[in-house]
Amino acid sequence: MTARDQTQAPEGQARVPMLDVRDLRVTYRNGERTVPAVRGVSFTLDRGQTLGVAGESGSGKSTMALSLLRLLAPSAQVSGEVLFEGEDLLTARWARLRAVRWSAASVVFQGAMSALNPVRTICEQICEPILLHEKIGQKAARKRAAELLDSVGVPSRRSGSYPHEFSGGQRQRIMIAMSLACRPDLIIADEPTTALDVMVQAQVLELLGELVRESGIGVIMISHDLSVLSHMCERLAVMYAGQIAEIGPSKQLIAEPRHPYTRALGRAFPTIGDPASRLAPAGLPGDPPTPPELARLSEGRGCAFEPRCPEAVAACRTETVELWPSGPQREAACLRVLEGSGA
Ligand SMILES: Nc1ncnc2c1ncn2[C@@H]1O[C@H](COP(=O)(O)OP(=O)(O)OP(=O)(O)O)[C@@H](O)[C@H]1O
Repeated sequence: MTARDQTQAPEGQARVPMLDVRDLRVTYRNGERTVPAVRGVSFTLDRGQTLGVAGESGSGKSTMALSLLRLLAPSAQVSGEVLFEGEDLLTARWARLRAVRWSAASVVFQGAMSALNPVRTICEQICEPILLHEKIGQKAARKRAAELLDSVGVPSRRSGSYPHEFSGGQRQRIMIAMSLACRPDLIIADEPTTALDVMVQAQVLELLGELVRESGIGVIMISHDLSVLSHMCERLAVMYAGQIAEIGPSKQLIAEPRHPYTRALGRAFPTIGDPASRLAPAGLPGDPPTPPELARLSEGRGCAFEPRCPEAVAACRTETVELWPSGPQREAACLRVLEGSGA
């Protein structure tokens, strides 16, 4: 699968993208149980670009994103390449990986309450990665923490308070401030606003959008909510059963979906904050594959979406499906795209 940035450097050599993910595969092994959660995902991302990752629950979004910085439990076996500025993070030494986390790439998790330490002040928590990764003193770190808090709309005079003293929206803003503490080049935001009510969700998203535009950070944002992603991200990857079903510019993907799964999602296209906006593809029979079905699929051929696909033909059961070009800067993993009828 490609989805590669073909931009050429002035000398005529291929430019190295900030992030180049190649054939990423993650399998959870718990005793006898095997779950191939991510099955060959490839994409690139540059500074200042925003990539939204959409998909139903269990499609492998979080597993894919967290594996980029090797943040998964040891039961997860990861293969492929995650080239960050040309260096493979999957094989990097732990010391190097620790240096990359926070300072070059950081994560905003869903549910800030569980991600923040309840017994430490927010100033201490924001200062921690700064002091760990940069050669600056306490005073300068505290000054930066205060600036960061102000920039996310949490008054810095409250920096001596503990997480429970803040509202859910404020805590999520504090998480965003923390993720920016070491001025990273990449932020991975995993459902950053899921737990928040509609108004606060819109505010936090607006804030995140502003920070991205101002700072030129690259962002991978995961959400169930297609409307949030299309609003926030210039490119969109739709995941199904651990693979990218379709990837391309958000507006085009939504206006003219090429993959039947994206079309089904589009029919259920919601508005921001609508509780019904959780991806529930309209008019599709059946359910996504279960872990045993995924394991069978990974060993054989055929399209994972075929059992639910209203446009499937016999070949969809037997042919290997991969991402094929489906338009300018677009790819879709559908045989019908090759025929032209999926387009
Ligand atoms: N620690 C784990 N051990 C075993 N299987 C896991 C583990 N974490 C996730 N899985 C399985 O991996 C698959 C992908 O899960 P993942 O959480 O990445 O999907 P997701 O698209 O992010 O879903 P959601 O939107 O619900 O968070 C699912 O089948 C899930 O049950």
